Amino acid sequence: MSHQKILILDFGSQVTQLIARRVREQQVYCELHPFDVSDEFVREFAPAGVILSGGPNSVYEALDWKAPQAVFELGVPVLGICYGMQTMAGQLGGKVESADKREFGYAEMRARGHSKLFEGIQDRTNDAGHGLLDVWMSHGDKVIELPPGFKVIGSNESTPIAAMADEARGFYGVQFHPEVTHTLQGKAMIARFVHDICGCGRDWNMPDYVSEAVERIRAEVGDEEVILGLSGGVDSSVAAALIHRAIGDQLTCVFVDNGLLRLNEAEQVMETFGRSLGVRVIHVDAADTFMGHLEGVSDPEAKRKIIGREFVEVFQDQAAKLPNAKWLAQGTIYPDVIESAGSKTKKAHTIKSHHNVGGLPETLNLKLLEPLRELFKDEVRELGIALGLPHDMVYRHPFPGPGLGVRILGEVKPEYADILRQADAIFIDELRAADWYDKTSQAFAVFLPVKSVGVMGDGRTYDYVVALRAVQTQDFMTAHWAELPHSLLGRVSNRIINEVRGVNRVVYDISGKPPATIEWE
Ligand SMILES: Nc1ncnc2c1ncn2[C@@H]1O[C@H](COP(=O)(O)OP(=O)(O)OP(=O)(O)O)[C@@H](O)[C@H]1O
Ligand SMILES: O=c1[nH]c(=O)c2[nH+]cn([C@@H]3O[C@H](COP(=O)(O)O)[C@@H](O)[C@H]3O)c2[nH]1
Ligand SMILES: NC(=O)CC[C@H](N)C(=O)O
Ligand SMILES: [Mg+2]
Repeated sequence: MSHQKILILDFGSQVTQLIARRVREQQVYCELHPFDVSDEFVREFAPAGVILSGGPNSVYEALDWKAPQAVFELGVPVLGICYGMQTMAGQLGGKVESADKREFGYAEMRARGHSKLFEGIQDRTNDAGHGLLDVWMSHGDKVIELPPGFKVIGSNESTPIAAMADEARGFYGVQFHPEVTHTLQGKAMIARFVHDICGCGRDWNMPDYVSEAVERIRAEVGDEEVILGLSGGVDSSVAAALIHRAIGDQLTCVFVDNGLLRLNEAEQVMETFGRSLGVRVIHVDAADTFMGHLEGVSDPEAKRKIIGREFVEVFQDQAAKLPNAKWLAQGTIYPDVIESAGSKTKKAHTIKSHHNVGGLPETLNLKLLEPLRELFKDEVRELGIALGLPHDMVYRHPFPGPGLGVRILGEVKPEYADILRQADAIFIDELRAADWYDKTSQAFAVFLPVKSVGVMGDGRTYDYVVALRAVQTQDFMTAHWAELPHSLLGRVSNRIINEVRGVNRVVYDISGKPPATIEWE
């Protein structure tokens, strides 16, 4: 089945991904690509409409940061946002200048004339009955001359051309950002653009997606075998359930116990997949190997690299044992694809090397099967539910591949892992009991190899410290520490100190990201 699609071209805005989220929320399929794709690419994509994102540049400086000319020649609607509006104006014969008054944050805009984009959409009206909109701006440049054929459809004092339209061609430009929630009517405007202006129906939904994806996997894989690293995390679990639906026993999952899993994790994964869902799962106990290689290593990056390498070893061994294994399946999701797209707009520093099965050696000789690469995390969760996975599995917090290996600071020892497993289980247990699990995005305990003095039962203790971490975040790029009730923290601390031998002190991490990261290593 082919969907009507919106093409989003990225000029490097911090919030481009949100445009894609907003479009998908309208049950319209879209893809995000760097702005410098070729005219040919744009024509072949055959979009029902195009959205040009914002970006840090100025059109009068970065002269080659333009939308492919084909965008304006396809005969489909185009929405330019911020920089996208500015380049649209520049490319179609208008004029952009640096503004004397920059606008960052909240602004009020008055809708002017009649436009399809804003008709009936407003937060309130002024005395003259004009629609007023609360919008979010972030710009230093502005359009000062309209291109031929355009009219002004939104203004405010500092930006007389805050929105423009050539309705005959379906071209719209907005200086504000409709994709952020601070623009209260942003969602309504995106809906208006994709449904009413571009004419897209609501044809992107998970139940339909399941049957499409199943067909695609069958066609791709044929009668060959697939192996998949199953972590019990959301992405690999949903990928496993989907591929199993498509090809049944041609799928073999490999679950690796690296000695750095949470309490009872291995049993849970084997129970859910092996017994309830009937998926073939090989349980590889590689704890000794992983622990052996980690012995004496305390540098966080070195630990991550060892763990990543050992995973690959295990997958390689297992693939070699299957007669017809030609595919390695992975739970790669859309944000992973976007973040590694190598668009010329991305120049990020490596803060930590996220373990990732992606860096597989040539010798493995398996083709990659990545059925979730078009989906965002919340869509992956919806898909999991549509496939009948248990709610608890689909809505669990993410758990990093290196597992407890990056939550035991410094050298990893089996006895530290045992302490941490127990402390972590108590924390999660209490969090669930207090109804806070679903209100946090990620929560866990961290083992600090530091001893402090305590007193228990009139005796002196000299034991380790456990730190608790709980964060709230949308995208895991920035995060707030969760303001858990003191009574809950008190209960967790009491239970850990009483029940876990070797711990006499519990602390709570109150650092945001940035400047801290979510994991401690
Ligand atoms: N213990 C494990 N056994 C087998 N494969 C694993 C294990 N841990 C991680 N992996 C592999 O590494 C991949 C990346 O892990 P990652 O944590 O990003 O995703 P996930 O575990 O599927 O989902 P989530 O982000 O919800 O934790 C997994 O999809 C899985 O293929
Ligand atoms: O699969 C993974 N492999 C890794 O190596 C890894 N390191 C961090 N994380 C997870 O990424 C999110 C952001 O973490 P940080 O703020 O610590 O960078 C958080 O959700 C972390 O748990 C990882 N996930
Ligand atoms: N957020 C944006 O797209 C900014 C566009 C342009 N760099 C400006 O400052 O006006
Ligand atoms: Mg995981």
